[in-house]
Amino acid sequence: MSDSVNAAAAFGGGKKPVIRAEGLVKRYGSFIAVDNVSFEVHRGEIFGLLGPNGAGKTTTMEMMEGLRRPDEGTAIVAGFDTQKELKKVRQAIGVQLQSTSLFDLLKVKEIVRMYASFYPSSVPIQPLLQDMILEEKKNDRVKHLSGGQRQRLAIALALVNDPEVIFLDEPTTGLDPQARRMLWDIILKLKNRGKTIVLSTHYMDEAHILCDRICLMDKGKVIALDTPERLVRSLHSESAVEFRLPQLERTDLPDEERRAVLAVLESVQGVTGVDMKKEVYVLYTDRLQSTLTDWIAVAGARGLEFADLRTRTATLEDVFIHMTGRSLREE
Ligand SMILES: Nc1ncnc2c1ncn2[C@@H]1O[C@H](COP(=O)(O)OP(=O)(O)OP(=O)(O)O)[C@@H](O)[C@H]1O
Repeated sequence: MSDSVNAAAAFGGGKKPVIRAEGLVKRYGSFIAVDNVSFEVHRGEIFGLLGPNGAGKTTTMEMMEGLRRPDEGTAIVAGFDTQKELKKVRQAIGVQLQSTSLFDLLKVKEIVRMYASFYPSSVPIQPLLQDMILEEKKNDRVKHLSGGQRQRLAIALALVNDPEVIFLDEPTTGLDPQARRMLWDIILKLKNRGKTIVLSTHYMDEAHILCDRICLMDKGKVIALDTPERLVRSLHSESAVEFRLPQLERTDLPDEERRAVLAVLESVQGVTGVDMKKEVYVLYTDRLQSTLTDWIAVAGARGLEFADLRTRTATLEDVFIHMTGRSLREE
């Protein structure tokens, strides 16, 4: 874990952890996919692993689930060591499988019954299907379900053994907005029932809405860990002012001219940071009104014509860009 990570936020806070990951490392040849990752997950929280593709979220999850052996470090889940007491870990957790690995030809109720038969005890199937809004689909074959219904079925299967801890790996990837929101409601309901949920995602809005705490990952490392609110506050910039400068949108623009513009932007009143993404300039500020007023005056005085000006509140995406210089989203 990097030094910048708030140790108090990563560990303890006085609460009893349900998961304790300590110094997890996973290597593939000389490539380090997960690099000394440590954190605790508290009982009853939704804990998010947020990062771009390839950040190491899935590998970290799989080491906690006991599906992948760490090269170094330990993961204790529900009181059991994933490397020494895997059977007990399996009883205590539910893992949402990627829906592509479901048996397409089985009916919904058949596959749920089959999964239930793997465990010594299981929850009643009818209410489980109702909770996952699949009651009407119970006699349909899996191959006829929509993307959202398949994801809800994958979560139902993760819940058949009434687990204490649920792992959801990118549960809403590829879903339309309505299906995503339906899944968010289901995940929040599970939390309200006292379940501990570990969720990986590369959607910052999803992480912000669902997660009590977020572990921000990049290139196998934890780069920040805190509540969404505190992560955004750590930017010391509540607002972002965005605009384009069409005059400067030339590929042959000399570097010194680009640097000179950035220096001008940094000198605008109240600006705490400047980023540039594609053609869009972003000014971060805690004093939106002074920054806007001064920017308009500075732009006028320097003959800089701006376009598509807009203001917005800062987000987790900004935190990620600020820390890594890159965006969470794939370009
Ligand atoms: N079996 C493997 N052999 C070699 N490299 C691997 C293997 N599994 C994962 N990796 C690499 O490890 C890195 C982390 O992968 P991981 O799947 O954990 O990332 P992720 O954050 O979950 O990303 P995604 O959202 O794409 O799943 C990636 O660069 C990936 O290519």
